[in-house]
Parts: sequence; structure tokens; C-alpha cells
Amino acid sequence: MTSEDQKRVVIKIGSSSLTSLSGDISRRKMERLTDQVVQLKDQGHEVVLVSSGAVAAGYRTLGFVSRPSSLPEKQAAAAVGQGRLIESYAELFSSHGYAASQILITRSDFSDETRYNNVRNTINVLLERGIVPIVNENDTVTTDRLRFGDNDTLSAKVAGLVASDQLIILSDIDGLYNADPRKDPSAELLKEVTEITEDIEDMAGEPGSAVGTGGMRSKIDAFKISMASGIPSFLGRSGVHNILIDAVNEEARGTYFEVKEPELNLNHKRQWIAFNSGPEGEILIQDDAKTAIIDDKENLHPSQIYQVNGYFKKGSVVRILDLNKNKLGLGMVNYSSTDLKNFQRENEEQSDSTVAVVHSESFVCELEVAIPIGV
Ligand SMILES: Nc1ncnc2c1ncn2[C@@H]1O[C@H](COP(=O)(O)OP(=O)(O)O)[C@@H](O)[C@H]1O
Ligand SMILES: N[C@@H](CCC(=O)OP(=O)(O)O)C(=O)O
Repeated sequence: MTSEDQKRVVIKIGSSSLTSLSGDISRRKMERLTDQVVQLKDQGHEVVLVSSGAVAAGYRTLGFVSRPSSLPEKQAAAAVGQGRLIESYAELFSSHGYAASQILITRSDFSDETRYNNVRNTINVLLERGIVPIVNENDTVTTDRLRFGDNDTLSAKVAGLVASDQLIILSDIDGLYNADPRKDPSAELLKEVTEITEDIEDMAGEPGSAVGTGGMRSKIDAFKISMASGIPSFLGRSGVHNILIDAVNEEARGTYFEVKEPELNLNHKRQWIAFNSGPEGEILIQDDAKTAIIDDKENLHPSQIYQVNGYFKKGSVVRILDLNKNKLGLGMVNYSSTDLKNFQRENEEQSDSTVAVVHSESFVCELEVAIPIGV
């Protein structure tokens, strides 16, 4: 957005923020949240919602007394519930003069760079036209292997995709505590996090409610992605009065995840490589090439390759490993695996050619180590 006071904000609303104690969608809770989104839009902010709730909105119609646990049952529930969820959002927004739109995404949509960029273009047009994009995982078609699985990481990836100014994740808890508050009543709220260290990761426990999927762990994974993408983020409790308005103004109670080194932010291309690409093969590099590639950010040349594993095309993303198979990073290759294997056989006669532009992905390297592909 142009004005400093007007932000582009991605807001993730978890199932627990939309449901009553019985697990059913609560119209009152939806109304409270959409009212605040309307206020934000009236103030000139652009808002993208990433909303869970499809399974919660559908399972009772299928005759389940509680949220089902098997994948096909959840998918069937989502097939009924997603339509209802969007219908409710559409009604609530239209009563304030805004239109809602539905965007359903699978991981394979994001692992294809063209489709990934296409989603961005679509959302940008919707925002330009004043529509509220409402994103959810396309639950009905995903398989276990291809699922985001939780909307926390999806929301962080969407925030990066649309170059959001802020990511707000609402939950049933008012932020990140230094221990799971259900197990440790003396746990304290962290008001600011500037780096996701192992200690921070260890604080996360399992989901709190019967309807939640990801728990604090997936929220922390999400904040790793948003922080690496340069997006200040916030975690707070959805039931708090005016939480969204206050969070946008950075006045709400909760945990703020700050971006301290904006110069290290991943650009769009690197975000895609780091978090969405799905590497297709691996290149083991010689030990003496490590410093040049990782620290000095030089390109990878054929003479520095020890071994090429798997089959990949020119333009694929591959894992770069050391001789002990430790992950060093991800790189986009300029040659296919067949070409690279041929170069090696031909005694590296092409040693001047650049194999992979790893140098520009050196920060991705660190992230790859920290965040397994597919979080
Ligand atoms: N360190 C922690 N700080 C805060 N909450 C935690 C922590 N560890 C585990 N939790 C639990 O995570 C829950 C939120 O995750 P989840 O149930 O998946 O909600 P949502 O539906 O909003 O995604 C909280 O209710 C809390 O019980
Ligand atoms: N896509 C699923 C929700 C998955 C999910 O992340 O749920 P939650 O942990 O409540 O945010 C649905 O709409 O029911």
C-alpha cells in the first residue's frame, strides 16, 4: 500500500476463533471478527483473510457428533462446510457493502512457480477492487503428502506471497507463553520475539482445543516463515475486544514477532525456493567449496560438485549437501542432472559454467536447515 498508515494485512483465523464450545461455527464470533475487518477496510487497509472453519462448519451435517479425525471424513466435512463458511462471510461482509471471495489452495499450487505467481496476481486484483479474499486450504482434494495441514503456515506463505505489511494470527490464547499454559500455570506471556531460537521452539506444545489443528508448534513454524520474509507478525486472542484494530496499530496484548534485520529478508524468488519449491534432487559439493558457496556467496561450478543424485531439469530446485549429507541450502540449477553428470564424466571441461545460483540463496541455506521442507 502507498500510505504509511494504510497497511496490507493478512489475518489468520483459526477454527477455535470461529467455533462455540460445542465445536459448531458461532455466527456471533464471525460477526465480531468481520465487523473489525470492515473497520480496517473503512480505514483504508487491505485485508486478506486466511480462515479455517470448513470442517467445523460441515461435520454435523454428515452425522458426526464431534470433529472427525480421518482424512476422508474431514475432507467430506469440509466439502459441506467450506461453502457454508464462505456464504456466512459473504453475507456478513455484504451487509457492510463489501464483497467476499474464495481462494482455495493446495501445496502443489504453491510448489508450481507459475501457479504461485498466479495466485498473487489474482489476490492483487481482488484487493485493488476492494474485495476481501478469503483463503483456505483446498481440503477436499489434498492428500496427506500434499497438505499444508494447518492454516498457520499457509497464512505465513500467503503473507509472503502478497508482500503483506503484517501477519496477524488469531487463536484462543493471547500469545506465545514460555511454556504451554495448560501444563504450567506459571507460564508467562512473551511480548516480543525477535528471533525464533531452539528455546522458543521448545516452548510450543500441542493444540489446545478439540477443533485446533496445528497448535503452537505450527504457529512458530509460521512465524519463522513470516519473519524470514520480512513481515512483522502478531499472535493474539481472537475474543478480545477490538483485537484486530489494536493489533494493526501495534497496541494489542499479545506477542509481536519483529523483523530486526530487514536486509536479510528473502525476496519473492527466494521465498518461493525456500518455502514452496519442493526440491527434486541433490548435489553434494566438495568440502573446499563450502566457504565459497555459503560464506562468500559465489556460484557453484561443476568442478566443485562431488556427486549428483536424482533426476532434475534445468530450472529445478535441488538440495545442496556437504559430503556428510548435511543440508547447506537450496539452489536453482542452470543444468539438468543429465548434463551435470555428463560434465563430471567429461572431466569438468565446462568448469567455468555456473551450475547453480546458490550464492544468492545463502540465507535460504540457513532456513533450509531450520525449517524442513513442507512445514
Ligand atoms: N507455549 C505456548 N504458548 C501458548 N499456547 C500454547 C503453548 N503451547 C501450547 N499452546 C496451546 O496452543 C493452543 C493454540 O493452538 P490451536 O489449538 O491449534 O488453535 P487455533 O485453532 O487457533 O489454531 C493454545 O490454546 C494453547 O493451549
Ligand atoms: N482447512 C481446515 C483447517 C485447518 C487448520 O489449520 O485449522 P486451525 O488449526 O483451526 O487453524 C478447515 O477449514 O477446517
